[in-house]
Amino acid sequence: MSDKLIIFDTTLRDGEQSPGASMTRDEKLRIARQLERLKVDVIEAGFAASSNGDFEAVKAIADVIKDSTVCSLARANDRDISRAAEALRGANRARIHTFIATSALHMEKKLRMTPEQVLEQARLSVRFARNLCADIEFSPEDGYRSDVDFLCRVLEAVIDEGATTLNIPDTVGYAIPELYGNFIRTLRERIPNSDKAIWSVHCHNDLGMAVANSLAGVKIGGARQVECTINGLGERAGNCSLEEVVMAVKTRRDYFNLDLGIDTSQIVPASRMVAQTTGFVVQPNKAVVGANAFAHASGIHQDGVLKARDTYEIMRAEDVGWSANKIVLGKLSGRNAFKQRLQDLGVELESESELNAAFVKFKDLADRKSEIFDEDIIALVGDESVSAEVEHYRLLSLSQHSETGERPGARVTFAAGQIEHRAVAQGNGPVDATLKAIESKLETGAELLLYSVNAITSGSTESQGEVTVRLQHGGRVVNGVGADPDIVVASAKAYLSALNKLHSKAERVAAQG
Ligand SMILES: CC(=O)SCCNC(=O)CCNC(=O)[C@H](O)C(C)(C)COP(=O)(O)OP(=O)(O)OC[C@H]1O[C@@H](n2cnc3c(N)ncnc32)[C@H](O)[C@@H]1OP(=O)(O)O
Ligand SMILES: CC(C)C(=O)C(=O)O
Repeated sequence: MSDKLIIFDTTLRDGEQSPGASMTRDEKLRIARQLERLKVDVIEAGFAASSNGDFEAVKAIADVIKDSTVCSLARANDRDISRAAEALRGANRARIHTFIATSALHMEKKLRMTPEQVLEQARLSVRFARNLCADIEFSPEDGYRSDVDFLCRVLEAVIDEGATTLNIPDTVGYAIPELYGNFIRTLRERIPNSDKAIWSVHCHNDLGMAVANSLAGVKIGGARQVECTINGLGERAGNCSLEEVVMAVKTRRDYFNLDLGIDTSQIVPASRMVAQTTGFVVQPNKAVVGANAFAHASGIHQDGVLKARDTYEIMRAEDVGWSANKIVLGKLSGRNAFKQRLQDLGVELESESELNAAFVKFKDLADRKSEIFDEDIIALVGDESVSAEVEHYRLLSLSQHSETGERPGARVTFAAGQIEHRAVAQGNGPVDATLKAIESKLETGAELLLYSVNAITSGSTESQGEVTVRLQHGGRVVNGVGADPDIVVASAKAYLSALNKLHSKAERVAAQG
């Protein structure tokens, strides 16, 4: 017999506690609608008492979300709890989540309260909240580092006051899976009225174990709610990631034997929305939602996946919202993947020896070019030279001017194939002016998703600057990298390198007239 695992999403509350991830009311509302499409059971919409803006965000979400329960966090005091109740008034299903720290460290140093005072405040707050809302979650903050006897007294008391969910946070990500699982089990076994509440886990990722700890809390401890965030966003190193925990439980149903209400095909759209809204880009090798999570670049894997995809895939890309898995052709690819791509492109070669000859040319090109486009392959089998096209856009010279009180300007000369462009523009800064100058000639309309600068040598001011830009155009996202001691020059190189990747054969032909 299986039972249900409740997915409590806290992207809009703990996720927003990531430095730099603050969201407006409308952004939160948009994400909440996506979380509802994802069918999460509970959406923690914010901390209503923290600001008027967050109060309005929680209220707006409570007013429109119908299927998921909408929750607000509140400290264990009447003011915070009343504010949460007020914001949640319009909700179809509302939950107040109140918390107070129970570890000796937090009680003494932060709250400056005795354990008996904390126990009393927890009890009174849950009683107060329960009079305003039927669904009450209580969290002993820093619960995992709390004295177990004291924690049992607090939890028993709040259950008696009507708490319906008990959430045991590993607030600072200190737990180890087996120990955390046993900790939850001990609490459940020792508290006489423990079965009156649903047990929940809330793990932080300071040691990279948030997902593992949460799953141990479920498997060993018997928790039936997991608190998590899209892309693992959250305070410091983040929270347990929703996509990982959900796909672990779904993929290993043989082990967990739990039902989920989640529509997993909405995972990738949710991940993209959160990344775009917060500007926290998902690393390519991130499980489930990273760009490479279902991409195969090496010949032996590609061959296996083409013969039977489960040789190297434990989940289907389509099941989490990708359109398909990917075979990325490059220098590590083999003959079978190359042959399959030719077939997909409708290219028919007459003989095995023709295929072999094309494959040799392909490998040679792949050694010189990191990404091989379909147009490159078509050119290659058509015996066209593609090597000259590898660097279609090239920076020839650059000068820029910036002076206090004046609008910076840049003069850029660059080649697009055989054509030399001279472009001049002004911008908010010298980099902005440079990129605007290039765009003034090319008018690609590519959207700049990311711009970052790193020092790649000693870290002193004499270092080489390495600039990365990420562009999006026509459904493709590409990175360009450029290095130079002058970061404006590095920026121009990075931008042109990204444009080279976006540049398709059709555009090349058009540009060459
Ligand atoms: C582990 C977690 O993630 S907990 C959630 C963390 N999230 C946030 O803090 C985001 C929202 N927070 C805020 O906007 C503000 O901190 C507010 C509005 C809640 C409080 O602001 P302020 O009144 O200015 O207090 P400030 O933040 O400086 O200090 C926190 C106060 O709350 C007390 N406090 C902390 N936790 C609790 C609690 N669970 N229950 C009751 N009181 C608490 C602290 O002891 C401190 O009290 P003091 O002012 O008497 O020393
Ligand atoms: C408020 C609680 C659940 C929390 O976020 C934590 O302890 O990390």
